[in-house]
Amino acid sequence: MNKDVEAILFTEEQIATKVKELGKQITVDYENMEDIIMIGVLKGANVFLGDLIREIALPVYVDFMAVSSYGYSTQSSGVVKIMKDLDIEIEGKHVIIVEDIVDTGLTLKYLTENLKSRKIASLKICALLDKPERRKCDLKLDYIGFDIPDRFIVGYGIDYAEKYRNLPYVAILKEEAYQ
Ligand SMILES: O=P(O)(O)OC[C@H]1O[C@H](OP(=O)(O)OP(=O)(O)O)[C@H](O)[C@@H]1O
Ligand code: HPA
Ligand SMILES: [Mg+2]
Repeated sequence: MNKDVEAILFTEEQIATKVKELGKQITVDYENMEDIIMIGVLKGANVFLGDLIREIALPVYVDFMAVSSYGYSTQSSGVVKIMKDLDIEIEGKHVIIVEDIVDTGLTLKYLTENLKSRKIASLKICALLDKPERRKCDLKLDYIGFDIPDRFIVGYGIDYAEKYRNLPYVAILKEEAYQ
């Protein structure tokens, strides 16, 4: 285990099982639809998206957006800015936003409002981790992997100050690692 990790919340195996379930559910729900696009929110969702799309037995487009609100802090700045927009045209497409973690919800609130204004056919959100205690806005999540406690999380794509993204598990970071 990494020396800065307090506890492992979800192992590689538990995550893989959950990602398979989510992929199956999305496959069933979108079976008769065309023009599905999965949008990963960089950088954190990169690992989850990579695993999830291979569990979806339908043709899907894949694209990424980069927005950053945390930077080198454990607190959301509350200001969300688009650093990279989509490459693929999404008008008329069924959009699934893929997020690693929903905390205050401010990132997704901003993104959903932004994408809804682009004449898309539908919009759903798929998040691996949900920290409901911290929510600062009203947000409907359509697919959720796991609920997590109000602790700072790292691993499986999720960082603190750009570190720990390559841990294969989801873990609670020791407070001394960021204090
Ligand atoms: O619900 P919220 O409070 O808005 O927090 C969730 C967002 O914060 C993290 O991104 P971050 O800004 O750290 O960028 P990163 O994915 O590049 O690490 C995470 O990956 C989510 O996108
Ligand atoms: O718990 C977290 N860990 C890392 N990044 C985050 N962004 C929002 N919440 C978190
Ligand atoms: Mg981050």
